Amino acid sequence: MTNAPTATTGPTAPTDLQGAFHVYDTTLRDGAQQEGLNLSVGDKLAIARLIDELGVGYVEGGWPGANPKDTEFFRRARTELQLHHARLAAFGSTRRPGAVAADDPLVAALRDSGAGTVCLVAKSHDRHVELALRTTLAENLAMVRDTVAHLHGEGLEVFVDAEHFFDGFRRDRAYALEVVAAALDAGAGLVALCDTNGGMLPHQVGETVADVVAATGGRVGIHAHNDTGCAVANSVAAVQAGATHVQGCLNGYGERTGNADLVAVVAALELKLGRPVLPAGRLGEATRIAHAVAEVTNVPPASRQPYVGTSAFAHKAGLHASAIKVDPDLYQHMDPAGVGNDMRLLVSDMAGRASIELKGRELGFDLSVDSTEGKELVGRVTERVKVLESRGYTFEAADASFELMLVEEVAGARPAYVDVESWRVITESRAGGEAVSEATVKLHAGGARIVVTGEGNGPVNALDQALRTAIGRAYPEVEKFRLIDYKVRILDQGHGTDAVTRVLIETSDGESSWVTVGVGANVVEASWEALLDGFTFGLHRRGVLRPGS
Ligand SMILES: CC(=O)SCCNC(=O)CCNC(=O)[C@H](O)C(C)(C)COP(=O)(O)OP(=O)(O)OC[C@H]1O[C@@H](n2cnc3c(N)ncnc32)[C@H](O)[C@@H]1OP(=O)(O)O
Ligand SMILES: CC(=O)C(=O)O
Repeated sequence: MTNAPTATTGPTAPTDLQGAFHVYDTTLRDGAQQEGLNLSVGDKLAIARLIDELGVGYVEGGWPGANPKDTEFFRRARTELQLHHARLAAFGSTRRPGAVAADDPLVAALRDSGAGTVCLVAKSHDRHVELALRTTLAENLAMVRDTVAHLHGEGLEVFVDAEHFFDGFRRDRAYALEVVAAALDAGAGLVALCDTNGGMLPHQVGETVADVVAATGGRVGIHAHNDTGCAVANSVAAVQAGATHVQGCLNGYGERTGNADLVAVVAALELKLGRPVLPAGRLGEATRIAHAVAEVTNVPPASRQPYVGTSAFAHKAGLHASAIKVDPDLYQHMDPAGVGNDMRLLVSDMAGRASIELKGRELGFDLSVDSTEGKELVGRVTERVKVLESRGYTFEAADASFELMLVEEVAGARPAYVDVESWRVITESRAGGEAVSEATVKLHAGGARIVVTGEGNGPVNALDQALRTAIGRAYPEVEKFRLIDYKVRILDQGHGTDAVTRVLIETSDGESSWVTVGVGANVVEASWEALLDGFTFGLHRRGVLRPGS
C-alpha cells in the first residue's frame, strides 16, 4: 500500500527552507528515549503541534510497529494532527538480515504509517554489523539498499540515520562511505551521520562531514548526542562543514545525556551565523514553546538552559547590573527577545545599588538615584537586602517579599491588612491513628476580633487553613489564594534540629503566582512569616485597601 503525504501530515511539497535546509525534530522518538520521560499518545500529539509552531521542517513521530503507542500515534495523526509547517516522519530500521524488505513486518509498519517521510536507522560501523546485527558487511549493504529502494519505490521520502557513523568512519572509512553511497544510490534523500555514542568533539565532526560531502557528493545531515557536552557545537560544526539537515530535540531531551538542543542549534545558525533555517519570526516563539513542551513532558525545564532557560538572561552580580543600567548589551550576548525570553534582575547579597534600582523599575517603582532622596532610598534597600540575606533570607527567589520591603521603604509602612494577636499550633498523635495538627489564629481585621481554628495533616497546613479562614472573614478575595509550593531548607549545615531554616512559599490566585520567604530557628515560625506575607502580597497586588486606610 502506498501512502503519499496527506493534508494532515504536513505540506505535500517542501517549502524553500525545507529544500535548502532541514530542521528535523526527533523529540517524539529520540527525546522519548530519555530516562523518566514517558509520553502518552495525547502528549505526543500535543508536542507535535507545539513543535510545528516553531516552524521546523520535520517532526519525527516515533517508530510505528515497535510498540502499540507509536502505532496508535500514527493512526490518530492521520485525522487529528494538522501540521502547518512540518512534515511528519516515521522512524524505523532497515530490514532484518536475510529477509526481504517488502515482506518485513517492521518495514510494512513504516510503509503503512501514513507519514510521507521515513527515517531508517542503518548500521555503518563494521563492528556493529558483525557483533550486533550478526551478519556480513555485504548483507548490511544489501539491507540498506533493499529497504531504501522499497520505500522510495512506494513513493515515500526516505532519509537514513547512519548509526555510529563517526566511530565507524574512524575505524573503517571505506566501509562507512559505502553505506552512505548505498543509501543515496537506492534513493535516500540524505544520510544523517549519527554520533550515536556522543563521544565526538567539534573538530572531529567537522573534518568527517567535510570528507563525506567531498567523497560522496550527496546530501548529509547530523544527529548528535551530548555525552561530551558538545552536541550543539558538533551540530553547528557539521553544518559549517556542509551538512544541510540537522536533527535535535526540544530541551535537549534524549537517550542518556540527551540530543542536541534544537533551539540552541537553530539560534546558533540564525543569530550567530546569519543563516535563516526557520520561517521568519518563528525563533521568537522558542521560549514559550520549549516551556510548553516541558509542561507536557512533565520534566521541569532547566533554568540554566541556553537561550530559553529562566536564568538565561538573569543578572545577579551588582557589577553586571550597574553596566546593564547603561546598556543591556554590555552583559548579554544577544537581545533575549530574539528567542522570546526576557532579561531579569535578581536581588541578593551580591546586589549593588544599580541592581536594586533596575529591579525596582522592573516592579514598577521609580527608584531614580538622581536625587539625594532617591540615592538614600536605594542605598537603604541595598543595605537591608544584604543584612537580611546574611540572616538567611533570599530575595532572588522571593520577589514578593522584596516588593513588600520596597513598598515599606518607599511608602514608610509595610502593607498590612490584619493585626495578629497570636497564633499557635499543636500536633497530636493518638494510638493507632495518624498525627493531626490543629492551629488557632487570633487577629484583628475590619474592626473585629477574629478567632479561628484550623485542622491539617501538618502544622503548616493547619496554619494555612486557620489563617486563610481568619483573613477571609474580612477580605473574601483570599478565597482564591492557594499555596502551590512549599520548600524548606536548613541553613546551618553544622546544626541539627535547632538549625536556622528558610521557608519559601508560592501562592497562586489562579492567574499568577508569587513567592514569599520566611526565616527562623523554628520551621513553623518561618512558615508563618512566609504564609502571612503570601496573603498580604496577594491582597496588595489586587489593590485591596485596608478599611479606614
Ligand atoms: C541509536 C538509536 O537510538 S536507534 C532507535 C532505538 N530505539 C529503540 O530501540 C526503541 C524501539 N525498539 C523496540 O521496540 C524494539 O527494540 C524492536 C521492536 C525494534 C525490536 O524488538 P525485538 O524484535 O524484540 O529485538 P530486540 O530489541 O531484542 O533487538 C533488536 C534487533 O534489531 C536488530 N537491529 C538492530 N539494528 C538494526 C538495523 N539497523 N537494521 C535491522 N535490524 C537491526 C538487532 O540485531 C536485533 O536483532 P535480533 O532480534 O535478531 O537479535
Ligand atoms: C539514530 C540515532 O538515534 C542515533 O544513532 O543516535
